[in-house]
Amino acid sequence: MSERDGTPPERLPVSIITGFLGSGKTTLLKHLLAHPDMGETAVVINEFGETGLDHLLVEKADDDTVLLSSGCLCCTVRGDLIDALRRLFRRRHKGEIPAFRRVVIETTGLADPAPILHTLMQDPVLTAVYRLDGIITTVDAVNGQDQMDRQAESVKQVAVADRLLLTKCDLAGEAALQALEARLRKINPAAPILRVAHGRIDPGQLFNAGLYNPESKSLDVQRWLREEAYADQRHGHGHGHDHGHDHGHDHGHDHGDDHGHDPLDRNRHDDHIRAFCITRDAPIDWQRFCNWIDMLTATRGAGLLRMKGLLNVAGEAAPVAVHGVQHLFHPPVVLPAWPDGDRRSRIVLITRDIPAATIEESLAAFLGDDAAAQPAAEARPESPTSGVK
Ligand SMILES: Nc1nc2c(ncn2[C@@H]2O[C@H](COP(=O)(O)OP(=O)(O)OP(=O)(O)O)[C@@H](O)[C@H]2O)c(=O)[nH]1
Repeated sequence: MSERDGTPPERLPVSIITGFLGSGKTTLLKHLLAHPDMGETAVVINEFGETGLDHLLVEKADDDTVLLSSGCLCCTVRGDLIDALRRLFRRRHKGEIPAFRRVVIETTGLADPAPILHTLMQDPVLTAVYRLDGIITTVDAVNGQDQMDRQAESVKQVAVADRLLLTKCDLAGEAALQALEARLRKINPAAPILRVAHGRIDPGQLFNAGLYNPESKSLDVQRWLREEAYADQRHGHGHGHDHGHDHGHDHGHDHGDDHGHDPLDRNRHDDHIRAFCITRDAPIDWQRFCNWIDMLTATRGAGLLRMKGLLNVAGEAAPVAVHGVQHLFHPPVVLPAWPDGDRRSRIVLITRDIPAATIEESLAAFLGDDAAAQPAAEARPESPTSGVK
């Protein structure tokens, strides 16, 4: 069976836990690994040194892999993540380690999650056996504002998240929590924000964020795309709630609004981030779309933090899901059917230093909305099933 008929192959879901230094990733992981639903999980800790999980360990499976009391596997990667993930799968296949059904990767606090996503999307062996479920980003309720003011990486971690976890909520007041949530919502309108103290959260709230929904055993595009969140964001602008993420042009200044945060620091890094949704009523020519993606990834790849799309491709009866991170795109997935009567193509984007207007104008030019500006067509895959780069 294949994703074409709506029954995705049994690839193992991979979730990435990222978040700034000290924001509570290990605390979260400790709590999660003690949960009965997490028993068939392999945890990969992508850093040097102490993991902080030692007290949970009961058995050493080999030099780098340990079995936790909950039945989870845990390995610390000192070298290549690709090798570690390949090795885990090979040993699972041979029966040398328990047949885990999920992988969780904890990154170091300073990590940019993009290279890990690239690893998962690019390596042919890994893409055959694993699929990205989602990115969980922890944000410290006490220090998060300051970290985002100072560190562009922490804003990027928020921008690419599928789930945002507000940690240390026991230490922050309601007003501070709401101010932080408002800021996170502007950077990343679609990711649900979950409040947590001491890592206590039901794993069900964090996992299964991908296109494939294991509960319904089907592809769940609405839950995955969440385009309505971007519509709310657009609506919010002009009513005093939203500043600077949906304009299609650069402001380069700060509005110094609400919540009592220092107006000089606030949004310095956030102002580089745009979150928006582009729609098209008419069916899209697949080759032209691929040419556009090629151009965009080649020229602006670094700023394309995340892109998800549901496309009405000319000649295809069913919609096509596309997903990209910076200069890499997943192979497109032809879905079994349209989820409802809305047949528009919808592309949601989170960009850094790329205004929405730049993206919209280039898409219009490549799709031939403006015939005069249309670039010459190159030889590209005939249909989505023959693959995007
Ligand atoms: N009060 C309180 N303390 C917390 C909470 N979550 C984490 N901490 C504490 O914050 C500190 C950092 O937490 P960690 O879980 O180690 O954070 P981390 O993100 O794994 O840190 P790095 O690996 O250094 O990036 C520890 O002392 C935790 O005990 C929480 O919800 N409430």
